[in-house]
Amino acid sequence: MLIASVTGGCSCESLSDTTDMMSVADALHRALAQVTPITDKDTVPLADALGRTTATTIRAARAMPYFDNSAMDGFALRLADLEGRCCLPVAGTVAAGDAPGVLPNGAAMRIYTGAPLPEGADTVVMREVCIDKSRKVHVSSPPKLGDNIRRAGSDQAKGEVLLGTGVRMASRHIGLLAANGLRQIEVVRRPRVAVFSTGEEVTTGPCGPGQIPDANRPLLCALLAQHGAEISDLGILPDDPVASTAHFAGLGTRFDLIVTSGAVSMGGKDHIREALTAAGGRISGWRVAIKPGKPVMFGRLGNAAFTGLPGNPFAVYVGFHLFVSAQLARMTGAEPAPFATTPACAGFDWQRKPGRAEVFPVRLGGYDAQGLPILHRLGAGVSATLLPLAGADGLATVAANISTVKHGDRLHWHPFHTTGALA
Ligand SMILES: Nc1nc2c(c(=O)[nH]1)N[C@H]1C(S)=C(S)[C@@H](COP(=O)(O)OP(=O)(O)OC[C@H]3O[C@@H](n4cnc5c(N)ncnc54)[C@H](O)[C@@H]3O)O[C@H]1N2
Ligand code: MOO
Repeated sequence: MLIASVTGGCSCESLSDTTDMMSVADALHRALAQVTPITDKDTVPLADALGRTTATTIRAARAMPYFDNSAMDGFALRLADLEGRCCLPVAGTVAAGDAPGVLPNGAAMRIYTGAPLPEGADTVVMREVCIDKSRKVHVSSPPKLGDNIRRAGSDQAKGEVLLGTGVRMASRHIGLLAANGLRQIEVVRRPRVAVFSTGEEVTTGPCGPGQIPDANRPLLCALLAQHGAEISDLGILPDDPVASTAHFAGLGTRFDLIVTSGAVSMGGKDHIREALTAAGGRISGWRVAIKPGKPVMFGRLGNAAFTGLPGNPFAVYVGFHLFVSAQLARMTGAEPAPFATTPACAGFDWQRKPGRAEVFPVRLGGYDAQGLPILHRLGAGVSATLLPLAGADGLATVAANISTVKHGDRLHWHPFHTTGALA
């Protein structure tokens, strides 16, 4: 049985408490609608460009390779000079870094990989098929014209597009541009993100009775750093709408995104909605048919998008990957990466309550006969713990309408080796 992906699955709900919830796909749409793309640009040295997003089309400053050069260690020669013979005198050696020389008529030159092809040479014979007799070379296997030569401009033409706009710079992009001699690029300004935790029970100091350490801000700051944000850690909001309203005042002009965790559910102290509204913000969406993370809230405050994640740490992690990372991508002009697109199959049986799509930690257990990854479900669906997640190889999803998962059922997963990887 194929289990539809978390964003693409059937959105019918079987429980009354899910009828006023958005589907995950609708929620993503709503989350992205809050975002204003950043138009400011920074010029950065290539060495500082990892994780930044290109703001312009980047073109080759020069044709690549820069000059005709040898792809192998061996001997450069004029193929016609080998006609009727297999031995040529060696007129010298040309190494990488040498200025291009000239090949004398009827001779070969010892050449090393990357060295400029001597003028007049049209073929390079690999060292392995030559007998190097110091002053002459014996070619034991006849080469073809043009063998082992990297021609100038054969890889990239001058002016050719190397990267488009909206590319999140990974190591391979940095290498590509460096090879072309580019030293700095224009990138989109980093998204400025304000982060708050909430709750009287949450503390960064020693825990008194009823208090717990703040897990969500360190978690969110780490996730935001991985996604290239400029982070302002603004501390812990008390369970007091008036105080939180005062904290929110003015943030809408300083930030592109405000992310809070906690105080978005139904409890008497869940005051984020009230505080945001009192600060002049508006809520455009609340409650998503997703487990964990149901009470997530989307809105705006001034020019900033506002995303209120639930307090449970695993709900924060999932909410970040489903919604916040997509918001950051949209802000910087990159295409939001779809979540959990890799096909896999279940290595477990599971009876679950339908109504909300579910995201859960999984461990890779091997591969089935078709090569599909077999996933084992970790944890017991508790959103207050990060322990199963910490030992997981990724997150898998089931759609809202699914009540039974059996061994071999198709799943979609989000392997961590590709999560935010700047490959
Ligand atoms: N009657 C209902 N109660 C709850 C519902 C509901 O629909 N009806 N939803 C539940 C779900 S699902 C979630 S998720 C939570 C989310 O509630 P809040 O977003 O209001 O979050 P809090 O109540 O403030 O906190 C929940 C939980 O997380 C702990 N927490 C909060 N912040 C942090 C932090 N920075 N670091 C570590 N842990 C944190 C907090 O102590 C609570 O245990 O609501 C359910 N309730
Ligand atoms: O959404 Mo909550 O995070 O299920 O506990």
